[in-house]
Amino acid sequence: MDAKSLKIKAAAEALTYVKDGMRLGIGTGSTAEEFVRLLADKVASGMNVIGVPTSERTAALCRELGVKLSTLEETPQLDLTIDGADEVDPDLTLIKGGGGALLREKIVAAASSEMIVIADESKLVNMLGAFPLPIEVNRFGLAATKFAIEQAAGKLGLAGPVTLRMTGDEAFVTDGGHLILDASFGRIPDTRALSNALHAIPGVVEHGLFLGLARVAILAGADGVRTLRSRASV
Ligand SMILES: O=C(CO)[C@H](O)[C@H](O)COP(=O)(O)O
Repeated sequence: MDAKSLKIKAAAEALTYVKDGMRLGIGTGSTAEEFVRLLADKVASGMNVIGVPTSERTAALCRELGVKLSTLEETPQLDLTIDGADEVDPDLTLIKGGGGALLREKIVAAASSEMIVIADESKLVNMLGAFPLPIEVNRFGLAATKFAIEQAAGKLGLAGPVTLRMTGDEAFVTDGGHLILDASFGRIPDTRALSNALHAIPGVVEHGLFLGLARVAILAGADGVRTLRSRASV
């Protein structure tokens, strides 16, 4: 089965968790976009939901397909967020931000009672870190922030290239106007320690490690769709 079909299968399973009247956080990326398309079909046939998008890209797709949008200002508490991921470990700790939307994605997920991750099963790993960790940083002091990240990682026994994300010849700029450093540290045995260390650096706006946010992961593979639940899930 091709990758797009797997994404659609995971998205379709996630849609079964969506109930009429829900306030939804809507993720970013190719898998989240498949979810938006299926959600829009439900909306067209009468389902009433309101969505808070995690990026301008997702907002544009929702508008195009007729999914009603809100903001966290108007709707500060959400029932459910559905989003993709770059890596998922068995505890449902995630690496996100491959699409550059990690800050809004984390804010939206944290404002939701539940977060469901949707992905093809290639995203499931025993230990996070093969996918470079996206770190959103302020433009001011970029070199100093990069140095501080490398130093903090080194203290945890982590090393590897930390590179500025580019779009062609220009630095990639997030919806919030920040930059992204992609940190290729390799395997990250202690995600909590790295998260704390990164949060202690003033120029770091947010990082792509999502700890304790996802309760359910829906993973589609050639043999079908698997649902993993975190120990904290009900
Ligand atoms: O974190 C993300 C965007 O910031 C995406 O959820 C992640 O990159 C997965 O994307 P895709 O579904 O296209 O593989």
